[in-house]
Formats: sequence, C-alpha cells, structure tokens
Amino acid sequence: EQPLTAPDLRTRLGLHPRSARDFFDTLVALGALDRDGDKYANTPAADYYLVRGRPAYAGGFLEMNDSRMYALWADLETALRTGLPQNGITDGDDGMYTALYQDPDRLAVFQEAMTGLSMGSAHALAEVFDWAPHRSVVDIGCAEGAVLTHLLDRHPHLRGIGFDLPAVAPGFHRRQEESGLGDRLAFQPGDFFADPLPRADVLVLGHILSGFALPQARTLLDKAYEALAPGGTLIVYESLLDDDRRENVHGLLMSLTMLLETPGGFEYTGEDCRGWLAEAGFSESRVHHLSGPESMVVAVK
Ligand SMILES: C[S@@+](CC[C@H](N)C(=O)[O-])C[C@H]1O[C@@H](n2cnc3c(N)ncnc32)[C@H](O)[C@@H]1O
Repeated sequence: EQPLTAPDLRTRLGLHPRSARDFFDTLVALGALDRDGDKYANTPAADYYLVRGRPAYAGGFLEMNDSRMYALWADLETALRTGLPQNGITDGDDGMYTALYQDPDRLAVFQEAMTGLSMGSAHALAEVFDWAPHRSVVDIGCAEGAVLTHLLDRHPHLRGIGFDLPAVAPGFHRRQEESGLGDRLAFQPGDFFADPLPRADVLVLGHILSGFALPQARTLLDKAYEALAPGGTLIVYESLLDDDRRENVHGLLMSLTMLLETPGGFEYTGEDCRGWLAEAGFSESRVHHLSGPESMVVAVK
C-alpha cells in the first residue's frame, strides 16, 4: 500500500527481528521490492503483478507452489526412479483433473495458479500477434479465462469463447463478470478429448499439450485442425524448451513438474511442436517469444 521502514514492515508482517532484514533484502535482490533510504516499496512489476485483487495479479501461481508444489518436489527422487507422478493421483487417462477438481479448494488454487502462470503470456500475446484480421478466438482449456479477458479488453473487435471442463465454470463466470466484457465472452463446457472443439478464426492451446502424453497431445492438434477453416490459426504456447534443450531452465523444471504431476506430460521444443503440427496438416508454422520463459508456435491451416 505504501513505502515502509523495515521496523514498520516487520511489525505489520509479524516477523522476527533476526529474519526480517535478510528477507526484505532478498526481495530487493529478486526485484520484488525497492529500497530507497530506509524505506521499502514494491517495484513497478511487483505492484502490477503481485498485489492481490488487481486485474493482472499473478500470485496465484506462487500460492499453488506454496500449498502443493514445494511438498511435491520433495519426492522428486522417487519420480526420477519410477517415472510416476507423486501427487497421489493415479487413476484415469485425463491426467489429474478429475481427481484434482473433486476438492473445491484445490480446484480454486489450481485455477488461480493458471491465471498467474499465463498473465505474462496474456499480455505479450495481445501485443505480438496481429489480431486485426481475426474476429473470434477460442481458448481451449481456458481455466478462469484470464488470457481471453485480457485479449478482448485490448482488442475490442474480438469475440471469445472459453472451453474447459464444467467444474471450471464458476471461476470463469466470476472473472467474466469482473471484466465487464458482456456477451463478447462466453464459456462453453466440454471435454476436449470427448467433444468436438468450438470453431473460431483463432484457437489457443496454452499449457495444455504439456499436460499429456504425446499421443493425446497429437489428438488435440488433430482436433484443432478439424475445427479450423482453411486459413485459420492455431496458437500453442508453453514454456517451450529451446531447441538445444540447454537454456530454458524454467521450461525444463516445468517438464519435471509434469513428471511429478501427470502420468505422461512433458515440455517440448518449438521444433518438436512444429513437426507435430506439420503432421497434423498445418501448412506453415513459426515460433515467437512471448514473455520470460514462454514462447508460442503459430500455425496456419
Ligand atoms: C494447465 S491448465 C492451462 C490453463 C490455461 N490454458 C493457461 O494456460 O493458463 C489446463 C486446463 O485444461 C483444462 N482441461 C483439462 N482436461 C480437459 C479436458 N479433457 N477437456 C477440457 N478442458 C480440460 C483444465 O481444467 C485446465 O483449466
């Protein structure tokens, strides 16, 4: 809310005197806080992305790490030796969603985490892709719809549909109401393996393919191809690995997260994805950087 001295900040947060100074200065070194004289304040990025209640709040991803993922990573060694997820979810081909969504708290934390995970990409996607020639966009596996609300807000000529499992509807509708986009934005409940995908000029698959084994991921690309008219565009975005698999630390750690969380998921390179897209029938595709560790592949039917 305002710059504060270390003692004031420490008192407000209930921290021990021994820990506070190092904690605040760690946040300065990480770029989340600035220190000016004896006062600490949010950096502009923290102010934009890390203040709960603001439209671009991305802290849900950190909150999911806090409540679930740190503990999961303690079992990395077992996952490395067995190749099996360590989240206790063992049933079903659908990865983990049916089991995860049975618990309303875990559902809410996961959905808010997806908003946080994709906030940077949503902002970049609105700027680096040319939306002018397109009228409609469907986000397949849209979670709360953070990407769509940002895109439609920035590009008033666009209409959007969010497609996801029915359990996600309440979170989507809450965000839709807050967005004030009215009937330019709609939710279509469905199962992307069992149902046909909605049709639109542009289809988006964000952090979807990496959650599944390759045959299922390819099924989704085939279905996206079917749903597009000739000339239609598919955008796939993820923490795409660099083609040499050496540099995108976040992407590689995400791939290990998929090992810990899902029966078959993994992160892939732009070239991997372009190959699958070509086999699905897409005639051209290119890779663009979005934001931080995230990139997209844009493919045209
Ligand atoms: C990893 S999240 C990605 C969310 C969002 N696209 C993003 O990038 O922030 C995957 C999403 O796919 C949805 N999903 C999983 N299985 C699905 C299915 N069979 N049909 C439709 N949606 C599904 C989940 O509910 C979840 O919202």
